[in-house]
Amino acid sequence: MGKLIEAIESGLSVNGKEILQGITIEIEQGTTVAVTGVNGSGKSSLIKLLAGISEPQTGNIQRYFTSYAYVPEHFPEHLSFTVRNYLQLLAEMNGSYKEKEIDYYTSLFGLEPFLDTPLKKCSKGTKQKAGFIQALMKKGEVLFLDEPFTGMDEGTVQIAVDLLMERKGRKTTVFTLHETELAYQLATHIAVMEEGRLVSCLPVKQVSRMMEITYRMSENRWQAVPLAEHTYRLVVEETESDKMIGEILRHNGHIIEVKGRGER
Ligand SMILES: Nc1ncnc2c1ncn2[C@@H]1O[C@H](COP(=O)(O)OP(=O)(O)OP(=O)(O)O)[C@@H](O)[C@H]1O
Repeated sequence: MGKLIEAIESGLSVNGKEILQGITIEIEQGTTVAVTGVNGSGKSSLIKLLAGISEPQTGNIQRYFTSYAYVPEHFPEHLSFTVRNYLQLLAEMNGSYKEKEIDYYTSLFGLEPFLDTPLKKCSKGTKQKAGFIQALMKKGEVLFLDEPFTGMDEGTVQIAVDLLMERKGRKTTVFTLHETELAYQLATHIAVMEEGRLVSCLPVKQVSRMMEITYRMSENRWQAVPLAEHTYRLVVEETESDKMIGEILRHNGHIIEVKGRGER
């Protein structure tokens, strides 16, 4: 297994606003990274940075892959192509046109009734399925998915989950997801974004042993993540958490919350 992406202290600003700060991450071939975090924490921006859709203004990033597929959170509006033409065109562009493969995926996702419907007239879920299928058919070295299950009904989510489970541990995938439980099922690594910073990116097994300590203190002694004025968060191994809490109290800090990393 080799490194496919390496970002060092990468930062990105748009119109003078810092969107990503100090992003340092390594993504190994064959890993599945779930990027989690609250709305606006920078998950989509991180995916675009990793894919090369945007470039950092500070720090640097090396991408060692030659091809990728990307599914945005929102499928482009106003596309006049029919579902069939869209899938055929993209498959042809990738040099991997296989009618049977299109048939297989459209049947799996129940898209047959909509094959001749222009995308702009399709529901959000139908468009999402078409985006998902074209990305799978592309067979890029890395698959980037931004909230892949947006707009999908329960049955469709299960089909998409099964397809992603087949890739797990074999084909490199990076996706954003709100549902923490699903992220833990699908991913080998969990990345956590907070206010444009990557707080951690750890193997799932390790994350379940990590504790988050949120506390108030007059100064930031341990390079904790600042949440608000005098309010910080530290992520430590479960075995270290009592010792850390002791340190915080010794420095006149106040504990606000202590919880397991996987708890939401
Ligand atoms: N092109 C842009 N211009 C200005 N601000 C932007 C742009 N793209 C992102 N932002 C801002 O950067 C921050 C992070 O946005 P981003 O979409 O990456 O977050 P997110 O975690 O994916 O959010 P969500 O869960 O709502 O999809 C937000 O405050 C957003 O408003």
